[in-house]
Amino acid sequence: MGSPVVEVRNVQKVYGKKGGNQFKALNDVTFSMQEGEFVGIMGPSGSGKTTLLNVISTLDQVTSGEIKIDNVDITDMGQDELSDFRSQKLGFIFQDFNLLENMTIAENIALPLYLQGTPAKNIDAKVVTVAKRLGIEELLQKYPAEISGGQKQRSAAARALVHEPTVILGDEPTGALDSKNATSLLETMKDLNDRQNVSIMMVTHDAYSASYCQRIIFIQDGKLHKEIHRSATRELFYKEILDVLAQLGTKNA
Ligand SMILES: Nc1ncnc2c1ncn2[C@@H]1O[C@H](COP(=O)(O)OP(=O)(O)OP(=O)(O)O)[C@@H](O)[C@H]1O
Repeated sequence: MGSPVVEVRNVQKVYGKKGGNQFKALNDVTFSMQEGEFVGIMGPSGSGKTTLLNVISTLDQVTSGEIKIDNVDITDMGQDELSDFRSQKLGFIFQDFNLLENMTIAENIALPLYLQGTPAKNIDAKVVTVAKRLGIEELLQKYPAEISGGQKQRSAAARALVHEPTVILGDEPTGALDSKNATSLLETMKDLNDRQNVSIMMVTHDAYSASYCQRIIFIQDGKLHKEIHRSATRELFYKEILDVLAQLGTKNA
């Protein structure tokens, strides 16, 4: 196992203003993710999963505590520095694909490269390489409205990967997909993780999606509840995940 790529220390997140209606969504959360890991974050609705992903992804700020990505503390960076950091180090896959409708798939995939300042002459080759890896090279000149949900999700995955980020963060990446497309995306993510050592952190409600991870961190009421590691087959891990979800009293399994 490599060095830690994400380190979360004593993180608290309180929504609302002092003296007003406050809500502690994360309460003293500490864990780390090693380079090359595929980690799932699970827990009941409202337990703080998206909040956790948002503070790690620099989209929201912690109230206290520290988060390091690739050994850099992101909790005391200014907005400009953060957006540079985000565009260099992070790739995002969300449930609603966030593809821009008036751009072709190729242009959508190229966005992180433009944000990073990649020279224009290098962009096409990078886009084609990642599109081939995800089996969407035939779609590059189409617009999002012209392709299926699964193809959109693979295009979004290509955009998350094209700039070779340190970490890919996913919030319910399979949430909008049917089971065939969900499996295809999960296989793709697992393959990237296995073969290219891409570190992935994914929030999911779904035990089947989570069973592709190596480790699941369960949170409840903003606190770490438990973590489990995959030791044998995916099928056995799936059953273990269902058991923990049953203990947590969720009905999502
Ligand atoms: N902007 C906000 N202001 C106030 N409270 C918030 C805000 N965003 C989230 N919360 C509260 O913080 C808690 C954690 O929310 P979060 O979205 O992280 O949960 P989650 O585990 O991702 O839930 P779900 O599985 O339903 O998406 C919830 O109780 C939610 O109501």
